[in-house]
Amino acid sequence: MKTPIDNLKSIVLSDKTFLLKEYTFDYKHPGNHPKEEHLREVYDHGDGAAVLLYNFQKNTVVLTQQFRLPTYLNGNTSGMSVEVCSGSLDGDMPEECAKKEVLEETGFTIHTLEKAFETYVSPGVMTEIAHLFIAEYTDDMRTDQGGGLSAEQEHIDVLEIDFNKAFRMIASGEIKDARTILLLQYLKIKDVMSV
Ligand SMILES: Nc1nc2c(ncn2[C@@H]2O[C@H](COP(=O)(O)OP(=O)(O)O[C@H]3O[C@H](CO)[C@@H](O)[C@H](O)[C@@H]3O)[C@@H](O)[C@H]2O)c(=O)[nH]1
Ligand SMILES: [Mg+2]
Repeated sequence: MKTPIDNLKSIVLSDKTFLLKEYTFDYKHPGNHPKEEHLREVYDHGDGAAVLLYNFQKNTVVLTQQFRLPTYLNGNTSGMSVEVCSGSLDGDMPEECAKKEVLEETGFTIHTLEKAFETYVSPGVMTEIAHLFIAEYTDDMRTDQGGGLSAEQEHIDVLEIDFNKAFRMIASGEIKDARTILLLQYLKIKDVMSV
């Protein structure tokens, strides 16, 4: 399909840690519409990887809980967010990043990952693609405490919970992270866990 835009220009609004730019472009909708000038702010936070750990014998999943300021600023009174393990790629391949983050955040050393899918996390605002995986874990794969890197001020609680309970936490609103909801539903559709 032909790109419907031209004359794309940008200015940097902030490049402190990540990149926030303002773009202008001419947009031509297919059909007999005149060209329009559009203006959009786009946040480039890099791409990320996220992993749902599951054990089908115990019927459990491993999730993380941490303080997430943006959620606190928008309706989450405690600011604590229950999520799949995740991290920014920081130049790594998605699989490599996924394994590294699982070890840092949960203490599990995993070798095999299954790619579920990729998703634009917020396509109107951010460039970020999240690479989503599931991975089977067993107790003997726990080689470390997890909890995140103290050098990065990560304070992460590791939660091992029953799959059914995790599912109920979506309905109750205790889980609101989109990647986490997607991966729990993916696992349910695969029918490896009992519900
Ligand atoms: N200085 C600074 N550091 C930051 C900032 N944001 C994050 N960090 C650093 O990055 C660390 C977190 O690293 P990761 O585990 O790699 O990322 P994440 O915060 O879990 O993010 C994941 O989930 C996000 C969605 O909520 C995704 O956007 C991201 O790509 C990744 O998958 C934080 O502890 C902190 O040190 C920021 O605005 N400023
Ligand atoms: Mg993380």
